[in-house]
Amino acid sequence: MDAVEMHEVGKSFGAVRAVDRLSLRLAQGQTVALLGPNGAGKSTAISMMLGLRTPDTGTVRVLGGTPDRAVRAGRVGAMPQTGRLVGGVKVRELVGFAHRAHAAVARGPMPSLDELMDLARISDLGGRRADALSGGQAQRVRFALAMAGAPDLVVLDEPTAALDIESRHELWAAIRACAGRGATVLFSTHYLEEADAEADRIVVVDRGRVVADGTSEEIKRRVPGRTVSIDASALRRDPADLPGVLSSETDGRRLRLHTTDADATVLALATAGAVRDLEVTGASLEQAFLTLTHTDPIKTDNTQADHIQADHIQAGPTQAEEAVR
Ligand SMILES: Nc1ncnc2c1ncn2[C@@H]1O[C@H](COP(=O)(O)OP(=O)(O)OP(=O)(O)O)[C@@H](O)[C@H]1O
Repeated sequence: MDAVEMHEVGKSFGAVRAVDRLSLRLAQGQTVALLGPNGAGKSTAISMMLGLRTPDTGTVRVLGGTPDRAVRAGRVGAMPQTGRLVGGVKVRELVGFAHRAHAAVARGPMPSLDELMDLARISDLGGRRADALSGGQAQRVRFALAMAGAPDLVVLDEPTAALDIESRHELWAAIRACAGRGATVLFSTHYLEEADAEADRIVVVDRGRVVADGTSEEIKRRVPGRTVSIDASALRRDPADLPGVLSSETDGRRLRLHTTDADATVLALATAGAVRDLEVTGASLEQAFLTLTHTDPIKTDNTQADHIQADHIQAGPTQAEEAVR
């Protein structure tokens, strides 16, 4: 049984086709990154996975049943991008409340409260006020709330947005630990390097459809061409005249040539005596992303932002957060 199975799902808002015959299967235990430009339909797809919206067409199954059933059974944990933690309670009280609420209806083994706090790396925050935490600490508490019912599927909307590097690492350690227990993790991110490093699989969505789906390496291979770079001072002729070269850019002392035929380009460079500090690389995930979502990477200079734009998935409060309210 798949964790998520979306088949030919469509959803429109008036004239806007937000999700367009989108099919997607997430096997249990996978960690999957969902990438896509603004308005690609990620939030809408996720909201249907969480049972917050109903598709116009197609079917969505989560853990073998309807999304609603899976969510009500506490088998889905969601961490929305926004939402503050409730005030006036200590972290351990808040997470303990969520943990008890889930334990009361749990059908399978649950981690103890201590284990949950440990998993989310918040054991040292138990006595702190939940509404007076740093961004990274608050995210880990929210992650603990999403994990309180030991869900089989965890949906994280930009879990590390606006966190500093250390907090990101801490949160990823917690997410990895939860994936290590067998949960399926779906996360959206605007940090492509995060998708590259953390996901078993990357799904790129554009205009409501899946445009690429595979490992990071597979997605990079979808983009033809190579980048040949050399020491910029080595070449004394116009790079545009070299065979295969589509475009070039200079970044400090490096000259980067985007080519459809790396062999011919390198050969011509060698003939011109310009092979100095040579490097040949394939597409980066960023180039692949930009190509797959119809932004020409060749025209993208190297100052292009490291990340794509943010999702704004409003998955709503987790059951635990709602219960605490
Ligand atoms: N409630 C709504 N009413 C009208 N249009 C909507 C609504 N929700 C989404 N849309 C539209 O549907 C399309 C897909 O939006 P969605 O939020 O799913 O994309 P996204 O990939 O999550 O984008 P972003 O990264 O900007 O959050 C967009 O054109 C958006 O404007």
